[in-house]
Amino acid sequence: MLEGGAKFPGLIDLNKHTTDNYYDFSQGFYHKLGEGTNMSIDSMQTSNGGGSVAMSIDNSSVGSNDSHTHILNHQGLKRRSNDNYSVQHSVNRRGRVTHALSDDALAQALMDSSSPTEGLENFDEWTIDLRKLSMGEAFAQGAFGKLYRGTYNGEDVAIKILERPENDLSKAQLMEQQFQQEVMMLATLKHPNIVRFIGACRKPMVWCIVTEYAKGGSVRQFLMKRHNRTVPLKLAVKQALDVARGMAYVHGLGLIHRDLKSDNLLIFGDKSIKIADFGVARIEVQTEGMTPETGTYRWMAPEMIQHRPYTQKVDVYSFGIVLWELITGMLPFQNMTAVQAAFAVVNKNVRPIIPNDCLPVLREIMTRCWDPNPDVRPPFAEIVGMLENAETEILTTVRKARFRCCMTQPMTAD
Ligand SMILES: Nc1ncnc2c1ncn2[C@@H]1O[C@H](COP(=O)(O)OP(=O)(O)OP(=O)(O)O)[C@@H](O)[C@H]1O
Repeated sequence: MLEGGAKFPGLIDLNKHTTDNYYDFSQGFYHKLGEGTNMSIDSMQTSNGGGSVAMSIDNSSVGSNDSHTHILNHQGLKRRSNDNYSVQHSVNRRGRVTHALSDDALAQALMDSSSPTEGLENFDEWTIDLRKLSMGEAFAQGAFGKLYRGTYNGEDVAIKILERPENDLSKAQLMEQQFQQEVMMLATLKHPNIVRFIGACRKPMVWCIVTEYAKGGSVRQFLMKRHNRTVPLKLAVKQALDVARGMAYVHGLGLIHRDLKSDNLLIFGDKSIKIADFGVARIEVQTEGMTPETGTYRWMAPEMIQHRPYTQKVDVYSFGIVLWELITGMLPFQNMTAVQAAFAVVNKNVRPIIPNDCLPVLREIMTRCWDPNPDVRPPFAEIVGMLENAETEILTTVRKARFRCCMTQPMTAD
């Protein structure tokens, strides 16, 4: 998902509200079915060793829920009217890539059986059979593509459609690279905490990537729905462990995610978390500087913001911020725009405030993860161990508390 606020430095502020339009294309004309709502985020305090930083209001726009679903399958257009999507339509249109085609035109370009389906270079076995795909409604807008819900072979899936820009060769190359990157990564990564790849395909106008569908949406959506209420600690630590295990696997393969954030962490039916969005992931290259569009500032390591060389440790930094989000339930640097947050992180060494009652082991993980010196940040294998200790400590404390409770309130025989 796209982050509110401009990318730092010197990029245009695209932070404006838009509405999400859902069209009933089975009627042969556009009919607006839903409209986005805007959500304002109030200010909070951040720390800089006791000092405070400038505050401003950051706005996020979230989509509205709509019970209408439209299914478009390969044979033609069909309407399915009584479905309820469990995930809100969260379409933040502050994109770097503007989409010329509307939601339905994009979907139609993909499902058009008269245009040829091109094979996937080196990954032909992953080419999806469009006859088995049913398209549902668009439910999210990423930086590089629009997300639709649908089914493949009867299984619920998320379909990311990327539009091939017609008259902009450099943009087309960037998106082609993004597409190939994501397919290559997803086809390689197999882990219980990494979103499962189902397949991909290319058409003359569009590319698509199909993955298993996460019913619970993203961690960010989940936290927003809870209105900043904290997540039960046991669950927060369990979910953090899921992320850390997935990332230990990614790093074990010598890869960097580069865009680890709560928008890219998906919640499944059993509350487990899987990491998604490998569009900007890379094989680790020590000397590389980041491109300004990569990642999102609230979660971004200082060396990446500053375009300095970076390593896998940028993901560890981002994980520290995600852990803080899970523990507090809040958006990091909520009182600042993304650019202000980037400035504060780099120039004032500002980090989110850790609650006073935080378990020492969790405090230690966060502070080490977001240390300005990447070498101080622990590897994910170590983070997994520390979180496992935290999990045990929480379970023991709960058991002790329950025991104490039973002793002070002994059961009475009526
Ligand atoms: N498999 C899925 N199931 C449910 N929701 C998903 C799934 N994949 C992605 N999403 C939702 O769609 C949003 C955008 O997806 P994704 O991050 O893949 O797009 P993107 O174009 O790469 O965006 P960005 O680079 O801004 O993160 C995610 O933040 C998440 O909320």
